[in-house]
Amino acid sequence: MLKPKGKPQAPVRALGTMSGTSLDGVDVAVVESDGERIFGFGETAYREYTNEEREVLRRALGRWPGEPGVAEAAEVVQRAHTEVMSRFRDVEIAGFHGQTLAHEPRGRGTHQLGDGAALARALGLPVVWDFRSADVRFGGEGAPLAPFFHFACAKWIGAREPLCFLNLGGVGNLTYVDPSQPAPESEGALLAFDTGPANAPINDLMQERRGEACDRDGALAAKGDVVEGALELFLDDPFFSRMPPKSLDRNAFAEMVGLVRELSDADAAATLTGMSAAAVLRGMEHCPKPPERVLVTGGGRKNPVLMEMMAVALDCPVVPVEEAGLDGDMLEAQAFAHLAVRVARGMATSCPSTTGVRGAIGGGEISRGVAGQV
Ligand SMILES: Nc1ncnc2c1ncn2[C@@H]1O[C@H](COP(=O)(O)OP(=O)(O)OP(=O)(O)O)[C@@H](O)[C@H]1O
Ligand SMILES: CC(=O)N[C@H]1[C@@H]2OC[C@@H](O2)[C@@H](O)[C@@H]1O[C@H](C)C(=O)O
Repeated sequence: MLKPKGKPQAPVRALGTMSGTSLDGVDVAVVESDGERIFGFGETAYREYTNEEREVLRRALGRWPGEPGVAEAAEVVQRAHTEVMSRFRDVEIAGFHGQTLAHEPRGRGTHQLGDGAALARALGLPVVWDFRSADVRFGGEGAPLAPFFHFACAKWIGAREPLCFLNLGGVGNLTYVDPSQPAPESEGALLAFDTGPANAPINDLMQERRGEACDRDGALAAKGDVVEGALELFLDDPFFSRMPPKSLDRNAFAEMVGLVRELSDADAAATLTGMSAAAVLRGMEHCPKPPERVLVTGGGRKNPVLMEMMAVALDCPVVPVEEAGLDGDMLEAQAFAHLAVRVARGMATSCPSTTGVRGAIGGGEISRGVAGQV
């Protein structure tokens, strides 16, 4: 049951999960949170999908409930999450993001695979899930949702000046945070949106040309040159002139690889990397004030070519979140732990400046595996 607003509530140990767009595996992390503040970070775990499982998920991408292949993919998601989450002890609640298969906030909605009620029964824990649907129903983009956690992270690291969190996964998303504001839903506290494709097109190219999962350490891009003509064509896409908040489906820019089809492998890799960097730089133009630094999370922070392309164009440091003492591999899983506590306590998880939703709302459904209060 929710407790009356305004009274400080004790922090709880919450478990959060993320199965991201790159389909590599499930990240799980513990956060001690009272929904407003972070009190500490706990254990983490990673459960990689097997090649067979990944193929099942890949075949279901872009599909909606009841469509072919979705039930099989749901079994994979459920099994992998139950397996890795059951390793954790002494947690009071879990935030289960699931696997996004399709995302059309202005069309058919948003589809995250995973049954939170079944997971709650299997784990004997209250599970918060389906975080995005309510936001979409209320006029929002349904993404990004990590910004309310980024606000808490900014306070946790003691930031005093505006800063940005940049997640470079399959898709990129940026959160501008003004830590001088009292709460994430306060006017001017946050601005968030997806920047554009990040690693997904680079991975697709590497798969197609070299049979490799990614351009490890940007090694191939480092040998090539960015082809300006292709870059300009890419930036002409109407997505980049849309005002934030805005969000993207993983495959929204799948045709990008076509823009580099005629190029050598190295030039194609360099150009797609340049496009991901340019998308971020375009997005940064929306920041209300210049950020004091950009803290980068997600796999893209491990690509030195991508990091350098952004750093040379910006007037502030662009560094992995580790420089601020955070964990760039687990930040999204941690976000859904913190958000789960917010949902359980009746607090908002998105607001007009993060998703374009009509008013600050708390998304997410709670399934109680056992009776209990959080
Ligand atoms: N050493 C590296 N060099 C280059 N790229 C890397 C490296 N390590 C990871 N990556 C890239 O990061 C990707 C994984 O990033 P991440 O785990 O943040 O994605 P995700 O969480 O699945 O995506 P999203 O945040 O969009 O849901 C890989 O697919 C790869 O493209
Ligand atoms: C619909 C969906 O699952 N979107 C993801 C995806 O991955 C990155 C980007 O696109 C972001 O918008 C979001 O995830 C992060 C965790 C978020 O909601 O903040």
